[in-house]
Amino acid sequence: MDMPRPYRSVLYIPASKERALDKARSLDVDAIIFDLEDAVTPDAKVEARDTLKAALKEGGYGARAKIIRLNGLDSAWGREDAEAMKDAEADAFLLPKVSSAADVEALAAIIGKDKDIWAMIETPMGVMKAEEIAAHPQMKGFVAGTNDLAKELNCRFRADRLPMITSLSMMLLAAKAHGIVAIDGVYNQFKDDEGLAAECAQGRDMGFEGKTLIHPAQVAVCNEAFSPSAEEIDLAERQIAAFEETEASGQGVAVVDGKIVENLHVETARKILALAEAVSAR
Ligand SMILES: CC(C)(COP(=O)(O)OP(=O)(O)OC[C@H]1O[C@@H](n2cnc3c(N)ncnc32)[C@H](O)[C@@H]1OP(=O)(O)O)[C@@H](O)C(=O)NCCC(=O)NCCSC(=O)C[C@H](O)C(=O)O
Ligand SMILES: [Mg+2]
Repeated sequence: MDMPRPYRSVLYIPASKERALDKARSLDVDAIIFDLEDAVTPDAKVEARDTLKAALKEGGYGARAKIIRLNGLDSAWGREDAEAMKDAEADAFLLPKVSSAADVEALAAIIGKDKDIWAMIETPMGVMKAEEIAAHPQMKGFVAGTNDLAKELNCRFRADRLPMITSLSMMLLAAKAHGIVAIDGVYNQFKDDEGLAAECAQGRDMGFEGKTLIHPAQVAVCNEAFSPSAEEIDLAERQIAAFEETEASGQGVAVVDGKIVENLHVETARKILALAEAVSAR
């Protein structure tokens, strides 16, 4: 099995803040979203492009995936952002408020057909069209925009996120159907570790690969939640061993800790071990 690229912790960094851009070089995050959109004020938007280009040229971000969030193409800055950043040292370009595959195609027409594109799913139409957006050949990842989603749905923030579970599930289904990455939305109370841990656990249990973050203080909690635990690794190893032994004796089903283990469980167990290996290789 190929070693997967971990996306446990995905930190937003305002592209206008040199100090934060520098700090990210030493943070234990799997990916960075260099943000030209909501984290940058209108009067700083144009200068932020140059600040970001200089930081990316200087490098030092190591194995962290580098994703640039542009402003929407229907905004005053989006098209120029895309033109200015298309040759920057980045792994992908993240388009906010995507509502159709045509939005993705419009970005591809500016930055080129060989670039990876990610989409913020954060509007009702984006959720409804998530499948066609995920199907675009350049689409590689979805990021939930839970703040915009709450605004658009006029729903309340609740600890159990019940009002937005349908939207998150629909985006997950589309992502999984097309084999692309899905990252959960941000947790706004960045000093509340307990609340963050609970929301990370919920996102992980739903099938998200990781969570977007807004502050360095959130990184450790998030990495722990999205890394396979020692118990999960131990169980995966025992499931694989038990299944291989059973298979050698001509049986198709093993039993571990009182639960059946079939071929499909072994595939999940191998994925857990591959992720654990990728995490420890970082
Ligand atoms: C939330 C903040 C405004 C807090 O900033 P600040 O008061 O400066 O925090 P600290 O003093 O505690 O910072 C300590 C040091 O850490 C650095 N720092 C802070 N934030 C980041 C960061 N995001 N990345 C890297 N480094 C960071 C500070 O520079 C300090 O460094 P040092 O001085 O060297 O010790 C701030 O955290 C912030 O601006 N966060 C990002 C906000 C953001 O990106 N918002 C947009 C994304 S959320 C969103 O839009 C989601 C989606 O679209 C949706 O709809 O849901
Ligand atoms: Mg948003």
